[in-house]
Amino acid sequence: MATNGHNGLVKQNSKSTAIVEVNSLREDNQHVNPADHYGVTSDYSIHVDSNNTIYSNEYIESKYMYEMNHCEVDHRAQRVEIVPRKYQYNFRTQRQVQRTGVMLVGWAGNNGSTFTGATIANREKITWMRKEGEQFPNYYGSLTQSTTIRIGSDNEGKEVHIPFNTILPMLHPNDIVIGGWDINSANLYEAMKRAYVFDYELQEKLKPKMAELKPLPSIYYPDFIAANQEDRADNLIPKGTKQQDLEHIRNDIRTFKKNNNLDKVIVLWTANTERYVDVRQGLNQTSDEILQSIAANEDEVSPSNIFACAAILEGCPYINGSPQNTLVPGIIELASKHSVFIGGDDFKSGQTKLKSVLADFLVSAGLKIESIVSYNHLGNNDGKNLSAPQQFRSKEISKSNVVDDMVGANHLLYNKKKNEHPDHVVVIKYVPFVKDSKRAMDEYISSIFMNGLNTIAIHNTCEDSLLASPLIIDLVILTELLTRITYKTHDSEQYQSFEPVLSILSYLLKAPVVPPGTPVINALFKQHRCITNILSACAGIAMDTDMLLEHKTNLPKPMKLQF
Ligand SMILES: NC(=O)c1ccc[n+]([C@@H]2O[C@H](COP(=O)([O-])OP(=O)(O)OC[C@H]3O[C@@H](n4cnc5c(N)ncnc54)[C@H](O)[C@@H]3O)[C@@H](O)[C@H]2O)c1
Ligand SMILES: O=P([O-])([O-])O[C@@H]1[C@@H](O)[C@H](O)[C@@H](O)[C@H](O)[C@@H]1O
Repeated sequence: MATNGHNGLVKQNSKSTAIVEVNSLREDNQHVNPADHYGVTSDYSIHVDSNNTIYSNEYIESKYMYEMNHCEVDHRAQRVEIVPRKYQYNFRTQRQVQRTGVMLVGWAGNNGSTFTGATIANREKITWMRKEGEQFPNYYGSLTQSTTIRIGSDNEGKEVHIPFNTILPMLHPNDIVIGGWDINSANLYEAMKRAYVFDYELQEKLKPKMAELKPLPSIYYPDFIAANQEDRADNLIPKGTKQQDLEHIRNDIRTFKKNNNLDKVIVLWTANTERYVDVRQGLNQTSDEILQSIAANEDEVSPSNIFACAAILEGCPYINGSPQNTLVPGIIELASKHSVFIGGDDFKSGQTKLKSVLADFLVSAGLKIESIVSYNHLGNNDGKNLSAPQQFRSKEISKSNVVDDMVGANHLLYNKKKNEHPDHVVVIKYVPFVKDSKRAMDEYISSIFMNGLNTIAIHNTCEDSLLASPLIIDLVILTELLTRITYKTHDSEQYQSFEPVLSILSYLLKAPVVPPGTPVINALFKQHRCITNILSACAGIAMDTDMLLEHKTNLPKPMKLQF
């Protein structure tokens, strides 16, 4: 009889579906009433009993029929011809999770130190006291660690939800090897202290391990971040040409991978927001141009351009957690040429994440948003950097475009010919006193039935880094997973990887970078369904359509699955 992580007894039924009767102690030693706790835990393996899902030692292979509607729109005749089309996919997922490291650019920042401290606290099961009593580490806010996916219902008609990280083999955050660079020489304990995010006792318990962690020296081109960051820049690689910088960073990546015996290294930018770079012919429009611009020591090549190129040339996925336009066309082409994943931009953590839900709700409900004002102030170093106009502009762009797809999808409310769009204002102020505890205030005014007006006002306070750090976990875990998934279609025998630009990560990012010519989706639950449905298809699980016809019709006996 197997046992799960909760000391419950597991009964394997004929469908090898694990039902757990929990008469167990939770980790915090409180009894759990079995009736209160019905669910599958992360200790369970998920087995799909279908001819379309094949398990071998090396792979999980699944057949999936992708159906989409091709539309022929004739505006003159005012006619839409809908042509349903089917495409058969075979997905193949390597079951062996890779030994993975993440190299953070900006490791000694608030996000970098919070992410690092949280993985150590979870891995070492560090608890700490505060006035409410003993506190236990967790991964709340992480899609992969703290959410579930509904996969169906059991014989009694009860809904069955599985932990997100059981649908396919995934890296565990406790196993991520962490390293990185910073222009500042603070070790991770000092960085954690100045971040003012964790409780004091937790900081002190983390001190032995965090104090040992020191960021690698980095590259600093003053023109790209606020001048107020200059006093931080005391941890720099020797001044040289940009080509030398590129080679230095590439060597750092190789050394980190070798010293930690890693299969995969992901480079993730969580350093300061840079100003936008120019995008122009001869500078960075092609992969040759960006590499030639580096070789020519071109001023307009940014530090984040260098890191992205270094990562790609070392075969490492590169993720941009900040809003600047690092992923210029030349870098996208370079990633494509080297078949290396890239993703960005700008962690979608709080005010914007809520906006991508509220705007979707209002417009989908036929309520016409007329104005959105998003104000926030914060007192961390990110806020200090964003107090400079060019850096703020990078953030203003990423925070402003998030409603475009929802508005664009409803021509009944918004006249496309007049490019009608809600008023949308973004304000960010730097107030040192509040430190990392961002105060966000939003106002949404919508026109409603018979020209009424509806005003929604929101106030939101929390440590910004506690919202962003779980996203770093998910970006690393999902990117590592996606490097293990390939597919072939009915017209080819060759398995291939997903497009290098990982638009599937959009759920985690404010301003999703997408393959050229493809739509940008910001609506949060569309983005969420995109991830869960693709992973369900890879696992051979029918995706949740929310139709629940079994409860609305007389469901016939199931048909034999066939393609
Ligand atoms: N909720 C959030 O915290 C959140 C949400 C979305 C986006 N972001 C973005 O994430 C980034 C980091 O946020 P943070 O709060 O950790 O900021 P932070 O200022 O605390 O950390 C940034 C770190 O980057 C370092 N740095 C700057 N330039 C560098 C370079 N060239 N090489 C290496 N290190 C460099 C700085 O010394 C600093 O330690 C910012 O761009 C921010 O806009 C944060
Ligand atoms: O995701 P979100 O909460 O809208 O965005 C946040 C902004 O509100 C904040 O001002 C900024 O400093 C953070 O970097 C982050 O981008």
